[in-house]
Amino acid sequence: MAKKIVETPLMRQYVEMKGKHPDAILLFRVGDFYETFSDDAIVASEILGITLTRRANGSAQYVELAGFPHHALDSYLPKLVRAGKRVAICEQLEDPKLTKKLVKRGITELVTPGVAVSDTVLNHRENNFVAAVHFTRSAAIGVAFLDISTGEFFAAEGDADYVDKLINNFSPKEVLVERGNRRLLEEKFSGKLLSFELDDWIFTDDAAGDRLLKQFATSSLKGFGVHGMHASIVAAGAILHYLDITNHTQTGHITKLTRVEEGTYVRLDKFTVRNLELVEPLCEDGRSLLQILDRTVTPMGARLMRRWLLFPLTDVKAINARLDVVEGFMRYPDERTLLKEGLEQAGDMERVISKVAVGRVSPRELVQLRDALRAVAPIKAMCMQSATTALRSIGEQLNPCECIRDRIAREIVDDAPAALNRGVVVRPGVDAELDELREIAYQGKDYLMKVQQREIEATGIPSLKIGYNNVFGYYIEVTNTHKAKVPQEWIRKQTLVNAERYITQELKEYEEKILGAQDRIAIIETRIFTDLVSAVSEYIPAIQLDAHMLARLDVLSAFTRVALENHYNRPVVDDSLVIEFNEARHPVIEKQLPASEPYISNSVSLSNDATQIMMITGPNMSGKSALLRQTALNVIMAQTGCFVAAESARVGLVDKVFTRVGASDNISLGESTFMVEMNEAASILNNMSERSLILFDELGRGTSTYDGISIAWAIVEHIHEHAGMHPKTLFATHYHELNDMEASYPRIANYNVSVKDIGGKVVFMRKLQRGGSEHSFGIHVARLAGMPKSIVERATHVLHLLEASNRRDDIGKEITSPAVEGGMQLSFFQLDDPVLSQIRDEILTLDINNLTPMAALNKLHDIRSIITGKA
Ligand SMILES: Nc1ncnc2c1ncn2[C@@H]1O[C@H](COP(=O)(O)OP(=O)(O)OP(=O)(O)O)[C@@H](O)[C@H]1O
Repeated sequence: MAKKIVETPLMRQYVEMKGKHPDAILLFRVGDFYETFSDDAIVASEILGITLTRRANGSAQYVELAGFPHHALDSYLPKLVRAGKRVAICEQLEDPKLTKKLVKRGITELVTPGVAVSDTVLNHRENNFVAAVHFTRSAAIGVAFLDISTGEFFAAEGDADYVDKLINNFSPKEVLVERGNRRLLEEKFSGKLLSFELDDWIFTDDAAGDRLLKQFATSSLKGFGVHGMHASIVAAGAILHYLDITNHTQTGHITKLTRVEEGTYVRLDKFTVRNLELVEPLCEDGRSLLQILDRTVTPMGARLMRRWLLFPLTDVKAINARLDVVEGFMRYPDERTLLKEGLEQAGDMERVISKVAVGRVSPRELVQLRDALRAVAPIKAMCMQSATTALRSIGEQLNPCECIRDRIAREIVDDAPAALNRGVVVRPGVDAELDELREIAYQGKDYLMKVQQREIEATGIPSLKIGYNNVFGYYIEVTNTHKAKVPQEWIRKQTLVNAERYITQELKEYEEKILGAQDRIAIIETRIFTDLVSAVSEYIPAIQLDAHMLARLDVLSAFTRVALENHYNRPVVDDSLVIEFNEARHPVIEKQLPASEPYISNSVSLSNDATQIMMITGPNMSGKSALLRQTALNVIMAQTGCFVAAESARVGLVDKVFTRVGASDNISLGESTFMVEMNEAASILNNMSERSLILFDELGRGTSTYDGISIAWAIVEHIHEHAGMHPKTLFATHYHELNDMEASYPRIANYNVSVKDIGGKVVFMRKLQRGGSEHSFGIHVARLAGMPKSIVERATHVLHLLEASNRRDDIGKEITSPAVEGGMQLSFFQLDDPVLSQIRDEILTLDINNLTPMAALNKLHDIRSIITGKA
């Protein structure tokens, strides 16, 4: 049971290191292993699947231990970080061979889920953000996001709803909050957030402001558009403090803070992002819109496309600038080819330049940067010649940085290794001393061969060999057969089973010269490389801008590729209040259907003044949801700057897309479907505006029919009538009663997605047509689906009874605006049927607590008699 760590000098050192980061799992380097102890060992062994052992610690005490070989760090570290753990790496700071005392150790890196720069931890097609949230006394909440692997840094402030939306879109891997606020964070924001608390002094105006000014070396934050936004400045400052705490001190690539302004982007709440499967599919075998559109060739392009889809624009000019570029690329296939080749060569320039800043760039990556910069010049030239203004503007911002590009090319070999001192890095001709030393080191092999040949001849030992080991350097090995022929002056160093090893004076002298040369070579290569890296650092802002421009071009050319392949067309995007899609398709479903079953296109026309609300009825599986989603997806695509899956389209700017689509998957979180549905609907009604697009799919499904109809009716009425906003709405429903609304509300129009009975088989026509649909299509479909005849007949009978007793057809006439008046039936047990009320009475008078099983069976028998008596 004991957890006290053993008191040896090594373990005392461990305890000291662990004390520096008690929240992190400490990987403690001991020789060739990283060891974890105590609770860390228990956690690590579980996550990594490595053996947990126990080391005795005095009488009746032990400490848990789990470790892995040091070379396995690259595969084990990401597993710990992805499991949400913070990991401190404690290295040996001196060579154990050179000291007799306890080896000096220190923490060289703290990797946390939100602050990672290592390729093994990062997903290269997604950003890796750390966030900070600052709660204030007012309603304003500050939030900031930083991806240290790219240098992108954002800040915003707003109400809890807005911040929740941003957190959902940026999906930070870690969220920082002031000590004591973790609970508040969990209460305000849903979803699983991995949080970490920081000291309260960090979350103050002064501390944060100073830290930001220091980072950007400016005297004010005015230039970043966050001046006066205290809450977001505090959040951004907290992130920079966190970098200090986690030993990330080289941050020259974090050069600006970008404000995320509400209103600049379409508001997509998290239900919408999830339900429309914008970036993640809802189920494993599904596909997201991002997966369909993402034909980018660089990781930075892939990351940007994801962000663009989550933040569609609300500025007509900016949207059209993107669409212009796509249209331009459509017309000029040569431009596209040149661009694709250039982008492939550019690779992940954004993360490479960040590595330069944090001091982790490898020689091989510098060569990659050289190639990326080589790609910039022809792309720039192409953009500058373009007829598209937006493309010329990108061209103007591209900078091939010839000077540093050529210097890398001059100094570093083409096939540079992945680490310094693991092979030749610097080209010949760069440093005279280096060239000379290499001469000595490389000629060594020839020299040794000559010595070996000479000694074979001198001694007459044909099998004599010269070898090298770390313990006593160069030696001559002689098999036991020839032992007698060994000259006297050779010094015996080692006896093997079949041979002896000797050293000679000549070999010793030679060895010193060679090893000296190799050490010097390593020193000179390191110096030249380090100088070069610091020269490249001067170009960080320029190269970051290049990376960003190339990422834009990558996304826009990917949009072009999908548009050509999938026959998308350019939408007209304007300031009107109209949404029109002519022969539109669902961009994801159409890719999933077999070739024999083409997607049926449909046209949709909505406007605030004419058809504001489309009331769409049709049986299950007829394609109502698909129609709703495709409309929203095409609007989002249009405002992202992508062509749309339609013959033609007009999109009057949309500021918010709301969806209440399908049964929610929140049931697993313990909330009832109906509660979730009502929460989502309430949020829509509270936030809609005249430019909103609202999708309601089977609203009210989670409650009884009459509840459902009443609520749906009242909500549609509210959307139609409220405050003259007239937000455009698609309302898919099974309740044909709602078709009655068309007669009383001028901007509601009935549509249906029809099915046909062809030779006794249900055929889904998938075509949207004007008008409401048949009452009993559910039963109709049940019959076509092969349901037993008796059940279909019974269902028809029950339906007639219900209709007769409740005159559901008259609902429209009975209800007077506003809202539902009394008199609507609420549940099965309130129906007037005398049989049902008798059953109800039987059940309600039961004393369940004192009911024996036998009595219960008897009661059941009685109830059955009531029913059969009636039948
Ligand atoms: N226009 C279309 N062309 C071809 N196939 C379609 C079309 N619309 C829908 N589908 C196919 O029909 C399936 C069901 O469509 P959808 O989920 O939209 O029906 P629904 O009417 O909303 O049904 P439910 O009421 O059960 O939710 C889709 O998964 C898709 O495969």
